Amino acid sequence: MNSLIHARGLVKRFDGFTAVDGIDVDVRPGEAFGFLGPNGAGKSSTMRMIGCVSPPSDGVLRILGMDPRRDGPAIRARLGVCPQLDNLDPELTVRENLTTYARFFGIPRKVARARATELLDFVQLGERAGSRVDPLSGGMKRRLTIARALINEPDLVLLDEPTTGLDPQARHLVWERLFRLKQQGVTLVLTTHYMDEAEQLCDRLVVMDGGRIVAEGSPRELIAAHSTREVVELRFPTEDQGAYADELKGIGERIEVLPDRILLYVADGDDALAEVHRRSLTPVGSLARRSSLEDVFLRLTGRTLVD
Ligand SMILES: Nc1ncnc2c1ncn2[C@@H]1O[C@H](COP(=O)(O)OP(=O)(O)OP(=O)(O)O)[C@@H](O)[C@H]1O
Repeated sequence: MNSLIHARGLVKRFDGFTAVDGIDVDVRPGEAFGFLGPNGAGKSSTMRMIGCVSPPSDGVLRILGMDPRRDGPAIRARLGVCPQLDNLDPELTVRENLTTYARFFGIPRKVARARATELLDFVQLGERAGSRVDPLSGGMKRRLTIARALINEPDLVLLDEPTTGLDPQARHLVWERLFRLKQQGVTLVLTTHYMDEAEQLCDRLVVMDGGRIVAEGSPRELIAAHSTREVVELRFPTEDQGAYADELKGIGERIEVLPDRILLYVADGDDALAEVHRRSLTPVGSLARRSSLEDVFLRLTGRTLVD
């Protein structure tokens, strides 16, 4: 078995409620693997089991070839964990947040100091090394949490919603650093409910909904398997978009009626738009775009990711 994470029939229950409902996962060395799904899908519960902070209720789980029920400390020593909420120490400086954390791993002080300098440069916080954490922006705190997760030179880095709550510029900076880590061969496992994040970062991902995996593959494979090449979005000047669905029949392979727009799944967006106009339909808004993971999610669950 060459997987860094190997799960079969993995289950997490809370007082009779099943948050993770029998999932199978294999994460290979060097890949960036994602859990994509809306709030409540079971992503964090899965990550917490992988991070050895929450024991599985049932099923098989091996992390780095070890059993989290038995080998938690040995596994945690080789993991880097970036939790959903930054839990940095506001009393300490940026640098001290790294060097203090290094003590949990028994890293000698001198080594920890050198690594902290290197990591702060890596996340572009070198100039803030001596400042307190409080005045840092959300994006800086996130980058510091990522640096902290790397202090023990982990084999596997777990990132729970690495860019939730950040503005677009801060998100791109985090993505860029994670991309760099990926290039260095670090195995990344992340959760996200942003389809663009999954598309940008993940080599492979599973789509989760209601505690189950509903699809698995690379972003490209998922789109090829579950959507058309292009999508036309139309917005009509009415409360009920569905009133137009009949008149659009036959354009493309599939129609989805959402509360605020209609989606036509088509091979060629321009051709489809031309046909819409030929039928004398006059949407107030229209655009043709490539299919995305959002479309895959909608197809598989009947809901949008950000419902
Ligand atoms: N400690 C707990 N006790 C009871 N129920 C829980 C607990 N942790 C999670 N749950 C429930 O399990 C389900 C899955 O939650 P989880 O946090 O794993 O989802 P998620 O996909 O990570 O969503 P989010 O993006 O909101 O974190 C939710 O319905 C949640 O309310």
